[in-house]
Amino acid sequence: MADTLQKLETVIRERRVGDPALSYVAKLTAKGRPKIAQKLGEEAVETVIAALSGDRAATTSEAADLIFHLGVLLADLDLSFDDVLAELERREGISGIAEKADRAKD
Ligand SMILES: N=c1c2ncn([C@@H]3O[C@H](COP(=O)(O)OP(=O)(O)OP(=O)(O)O)[C@@H](O)[C@H]3O)c2ncn1[C@@H]1O[C@H](COP(=O)(O)O)[C@@H](O)[C@H]1O
Repeated sequence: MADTLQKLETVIRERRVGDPALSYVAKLTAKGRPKIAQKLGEEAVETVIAALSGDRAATTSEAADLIFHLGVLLADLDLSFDDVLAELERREGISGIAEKADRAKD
Protein backbone atom coordinates (compact mmCIF):
# COMPACT_ATOMS: atom_id res chain seq x y z
CA MET A 1 0.00 0.00 0.00
CA ALA A 2 2.73 2.46 1.00
CA ASP A 3 4.57 1.64 -2.25
CA THR A 4 1.55 2.70 -4.31
CA LEU A 5 1.32 6.01 -2.48
CA GLN A 6 5.08 6.51 -2.88
CA LYS A 7 4.83 5.93 -6.65
CA LEU A 8 1.83 8.27 -6.89
CA GLU A 9 3.70 10.97 -4.95
CA THR A 10 6.76 10.63 -7.18
CA VAL A 11 4.74 11.01 -10.38
CA ILE A 12 2.78 13.96 -8.95
CA ARG A 13 6.03 15.74 -8.04
CA GLU A 14 7.44 15.08 -11.52
CA ARG A 15 4.31 16.23 -13.35
CA ARG A 16 3.76 19.40 -11.32
CA VAL A 17 6.32 21.10 -13.55
CA GLY A 18 5.17 19.32 -16.71
CA ASP A 19 3.21 20.56 -19.71
CA PRO A 20 -0.37 21.46 -18.72
CA ALA A 21 -1.50 20.37 -22.18
CA LEU A 22 -0.24 16.83 -21.50
CA SER A 23 -0.56 16.44 -17.73
CA TYR A 24 -3.62 16.83 -15.51
CA VAL A 25 -1.34 17.34 -12.48
CA ALA A 26 0.49 20.16 -14.26
CA LYS A 27 -2.81 21.69 -15.47
CA LEU A 28 -4.41 21.62 -12.02
CA THR A 29 -1.24 22.84 -10.27
CA ALA A 30 -1.00 25.77 -12.67
CA LYS A 31 -4.51 26.85 -11.62
CA GLY A 32 -3.27 27.41 -8.08
CA ARG A 33 -3.84 26.10 -4.58
CA PRO A 34 -7.45 27.35 -4.19
CA LYS A 35 -8.47 25.33 -7.30
CA ILE A 36 -6.61 22.23 -6.06
CA ALA A 37 -8.34 22.57 -2.69
CA GLN A 38 -11.71 23.04 -4.41
CA LYS A 39 -11.19 19.84 -6.43
CA LEU A 40 -10.28 17.96 -3.24
CA GLY A 41 -13.51 19.18 -1.65
CA GLU A 42 -15.54 18.13 -4.70
CA GLU A 43 -14.01 14.65 -4.63
CA ALA A 44 -14.79 14.39 -0.91
CA VAL A 45 -18.44 15.22 -1.58
CA GLU A 46 -18.56 12.71 -4.46
CA THR A 47 -17.12 10.06 -2.13
CA VAL A 48 -19.80 10.81 0.45
CA ILE A 49 -22.56 10.60 -2.17
CA ALA A 50 -21.26 7.26 -3.47
CA ALA A 51 -20.95 5.87 0.06
CA LEU A 52 -24.45 6.96 1.04
CA SER A 53 -25.84 5.28 -2.08
CA GLY A 54 -24.20 2.07 -0.89
CA ASP A 55 -22.32 1.71 -4.18
CA ARG A 56 -19.02 0.09 -3.15
CA ALA A 57 -17.44 0.23 -6.62
CA ALA A 58 -18.27 3.93 -7.03
CA THR A 59 -17.04 4.62 -3.49
CA THR A 60 -13.74 2.93 -4.27
CA SER A 61 -13.35 4.98 -7.45
CA GLU A 62 -14.25 8.28 -5.75
CA ALA A 63 -11.96 7.49 -2.81
CA ALA A 64 -9.09 6.99 -5.28
CA ASP A 65 -9.89 10.41 -6.84
CA LEU A 66 -9.95 11.85 -3.33
CA ILE A 67 -6.55 10.45 -2.35
CA PHE A 68 -5.04 11.48 -5.70
CA HIS A 69 -6.23 15.08 -5.26
CA LEU A 70 -5.02 15.05 -1.64
CA GLY A 71 -1.60 14.08 -3.01
CA VAL A 72 -1.68 17.03 -5.43
CA LEU A 73 -2.58 19.41 -2.58
CA LEU A 74 0.08 17.98 -0.23
CA ALA A 75 2.73 18.33 -2.96
CA ASP A 76 1.69 21.96 -3.47
CA LEU A 77 2.55 22.54 0.21
CA ASP A 78 5.77 20.49 -0.10
CA LEU A 79 4.26 17.88 2.21
CA SER A 80 4.34 14.14 1.58
CA PHE A 81 2.14 11.15 2.33
CA ASP A 82 4.95 10.14 4.73
CA ASP A 83 4.27 13.29 6.77
CA VAL A 84 0.63 12.24 7.06
CA LEU A 85 1.52 8.61 7.82
CA ALA A 86 3.94 9.79 10.53
CA GLU A 87 1.12 11.79 12.12
CA LEU A 88 -1.17 8.74 11.98
CA GLU A 89 1.59 6.63 13.56
CA ARG A 90 1.99 9.24 16.30
CA ARG A 91 -1.71 8.83 17.04
CA GLU A 92 -1.58 5.04 17.19
CA GLY A 93 -3.10 3.76 20.39
CA ILE A 94 -4.53 7.15 21.36
CA SER A 95 -8.28 6.77 21.62
CA GLY A 96 -10.19 9.43 19.71
CA ILE A 97 -12.54 9.80 22.67
CA ALA A 98 -9.67 10.33 25.15
CA GLU A 99 -7.87 12.73 22.78
CA LYS A 100 -10.98 14.87 22.39
CA ALA A 101 -11.54 14.93 26.14
CA ASP A 102 -7.92 16.13 26.64
CA ARG A 103 -8.45 18.86 24.04
CA ALA A 104 -11.50 20.12 25.92
CA LYS A 105 -9.30 20.76 29.02
CA ASP A 106 -7.08 23.30 27.13
N1 LIG B 1 -4.51 9.03 -10.14
C1 LIG B 1 -4.69 9.90 -10.97
C2 LIG B 1 -5.97 10.49 -11.18
N2 LIG B 1 -7.16 10.26 -10.59
C3 LIG B 1 -8.04 11.11 -11.17
N3 LIG B 1 -7.42 11.85 -12.12
C4 LIG B 1 -7.99 12.87 -13.00
O1 LIG B 1 -8.65 13.82 -12.21
C5 LIG B 1 -9.60 14.50 -13.05
C6 LIG B 1 -10.81 14.74 -12.19
O2 LIG B 1 -11.95 14.66 -12.95
P1 LIG B 1 -13.00 15.82 -13.06
O3 LIG B 1 -13.92 15.45 -14.16
O4 LIG B 1 -13.57 16.08 -11.72
O5 LIG B 1 -12.06 17.08 -13.41
P2 LIG B 1 -12.04 17.97 -14.70
O6 LIG B 1 -13.38 18.02 -15.34
O7 LIG B 1 -10.91 17.54 -15.58
O8 LIG B 1 -11.64 19.37 -14.04
P3 LIG B 1 -12.57 20.63 -13.77
O9 LIG B 1 -12.92 21.15 -15.13
O10 LIG B 1 -13.75 20.16 -12.95
O11 LIG B 1 -11.69 21.54 -12.98
C7 LIG B 1 -9.81 13.64 -14.29
O12 LIG B 1 -9.18 14.26 -15.39
C8 LIG B 1 -9.10 12.34 -13.91
O13 LIG B 1 -8.52 11.68 -15.03
C9 LIG B 1 -6.13 11.49 -12.14
N4 LIG B 1 -5.08 11.94 -12.90
C10 LIG B 1 -3.87 11.39 -12.70
N5 LIG B 1 -3.62 10.40 -11.76
C11 LIG B 1 -2.26 9.88 -11.54
O14 LIG B 1 -1.34 10.91 -11.81
C12 LIG B 1 -0.42 10.48 -12.82
C13 LIG B 1 0.01 11.68 -13.64
O15 LIG B 1 -1.11 12.15 -14.41
P4 LIG B 1 -0.90 13.31 -15.47
O16 LIG B 1 -0.45 14.51 -14.70
O17 LIG B 1 -2.21 13.53 -16.16
O18 LIG B 1 0.16 12.84 -16.41
C14 LIG B 1 -1.16 9.41 -13.58
O19 LIG B 1 -0.26 8.52 -14.23
C15 LIG B 1 -1.92 8.71 -12.46
O20 LIG B 1 -1.05 7.83 -11.78
